[in-house]
This record gives sequence, structure tokens and C-alpha cells, in this order.
Amino acid sequence: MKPIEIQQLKKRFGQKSVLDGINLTLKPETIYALLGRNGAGKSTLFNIIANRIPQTAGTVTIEGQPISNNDQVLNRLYLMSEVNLYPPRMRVDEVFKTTAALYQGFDFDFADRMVNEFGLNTKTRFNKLSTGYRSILKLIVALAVDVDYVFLDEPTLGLDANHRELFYSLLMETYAERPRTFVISTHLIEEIANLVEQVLVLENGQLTVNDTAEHLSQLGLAVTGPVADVQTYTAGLNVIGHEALGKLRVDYIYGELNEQREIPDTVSISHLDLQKLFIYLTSQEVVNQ
Ligand SMILES: Nc1ncnc2c1ncn2[C@@H]1O[C@H](COP(=O)(O)OP(=O)(O)OP(=O)(O)O)[C@@H](O)[C@H]1O
Repeated sequence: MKPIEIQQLKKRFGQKSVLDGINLTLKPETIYALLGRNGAGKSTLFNIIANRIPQTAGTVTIEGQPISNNDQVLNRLYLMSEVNLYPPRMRVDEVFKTTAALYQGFDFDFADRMVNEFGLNTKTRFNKLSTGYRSILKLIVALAVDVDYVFLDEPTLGLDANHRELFYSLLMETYAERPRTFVISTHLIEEIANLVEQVLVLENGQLTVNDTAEHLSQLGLAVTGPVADVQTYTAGLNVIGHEALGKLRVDYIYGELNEQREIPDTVSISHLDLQKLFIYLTSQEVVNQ
């Protein structure tokens, strides 16, 4: 499968601009996190890629061919979202059969495994499933369809902590067996930090971060120490936030340190976790020293 190329993608709802010129290449066999505050446009981006809604401008292509209205290409990608695609009275086993008729190569063995691991009753009708089990059913379908790009919009909505763990481990298992691209939109960043290779951040209609998780974790640093020492040390660096801890201060840095500048003995430097880095990268306030 070739990469999905997104160029100058724009989406307006009436007067409101939601996506304002997104340029992005989604590579095959890669796990992405798509992050962004509420209303940043994550679902909108997914819906355009999966041809559920039209864009206002720009293109989404594979090998130069637009994805929209290209059934052959659309069959190679799957979007799991909060939208319920199934008739309310359809049973779980019927959902699998219907999906298998639409998507070739539905992995019934893996679906059965997931059904057993999650304790889902396949005779239950969709409208009788709890919120969590509706998500579980959709996740089973998303992991069992044989496609090259899987978009998961808030996949663990309503799942308890044990089921979230189980889902992540099954995701990694299927990814190892049959590598394909997963793009996961979530607010529970720390939970997926270990499985994600590439991080995308949407903010104010733009893609503000497109970097490897590894590189990001090197760029996010916390500088802790007495107020004056910290401020002197971080002057001129890219400070994205700070916190006061009594007489101590923590400055959060995104970017390289100044190698010419000696780190004072009173100051310690540690890596920021992805969740915290994201919070500061997408906070509305402009932080000045
Ligand atoms: N059909 C629509 N009509 C009008 N406005 C819409 C429509 N769909 C989305 N929007 C608006 O577009 C913006 C982006 O919404 P979207 O659902 O894509 O954000 P999101 O990043 O997925 O948010 P969340 O994290 O809260 O799920 C929001 O301001 C939303 O109100």
C-alpha cells in the first residue's frame, strides 16, 4: 500500500474554519496518535479521509488518485468512530457477517478471540449493548477488517481500565502479525504513548506537530530548581509553560537546550511525559518568562 497524501486540506462549516491547510503524508505500517483539544478538528479530518464528508478545498490522494469516490481505495481503509453504523436490532454475529460481506478478508478467528477475551455475547442486539460494549464491538470490527489504514476516533470511549489495557495489547498483537497503519485519536495520551511511533497535533486548524514519539520525548524537558536559577538558565529557550512549587520553579521546555550554557548545580533536568508535553503545547495562553 502506498502513502496517503493530504495537501492543503481545508474545511469550513459555514463561517467557521476548522481545518486551514493541512499537509500530511500518512505512511504505511505506522502507528500514529492524532492529538488535539476538544473541537480541534480530529473527527473532521478522519471523516474527510474516509469520504464521509466533503472537504472545502485541498486533496486526499493515494498514488495521485483522489480517495473520494474511489471504492477500490476506500475499501482499503476503515474508520471507527462514535457514529453507529448498524441497525439497532442487528445482532453482534450479524454485524460481523455484514462487515465481512463489505470488506474482503474479515478475520473471523481474530474477531472470535476478541469476543472471548472481552466477554461479548454475539447473540446480543446492538441496541441492547452497553456504551462500553458498543465500543468493544466496533473495535473488534476495526481490528478484524483486512485493510491497510485503520482510523480509530476515540477508540476506548466507555471502556474500563482493564478493557483498555486488553484492547491495546490486542492492537499490538495484530499489528505485529499484520502490520498496517493505525491513526488513533485520543485524549488518553499516556495510555498509548508506548505504542505510538508518530505523533500529530492539530491546533487552530493547522498541524502543529508531526514528529516521532521518540524525538518528541527528547525535546520535552522539565527544568527544576530555585526560581532565579531556573529563569537564568532557561532565558532564551523555548519555554512552553511553568509551575511554581513553593520556592522552586519548573520551566517546561520544548526544543534544544543551549549547549554553551552550563547547567547550575541547583538545577535538575528531566524528560516530560507525552501527556504533559501535549497539555503545554496546546495550551491557549502564551507563556512569557
Ligand atoms: N456537521 C457540522 N456542522 C457544523 N460544525 C461542525 C460539524 N462537525 C463539526 N463541527 C465543528 O467543527 C469543529 C471540530 O469538530 P471535531 O468534531 O472535528 O473536533 P474534534 O477534534 O474531533 O473534537 P473532540 O476531541 O471534542 O471530539 C468543532 O467546532 C465542531 O463544532
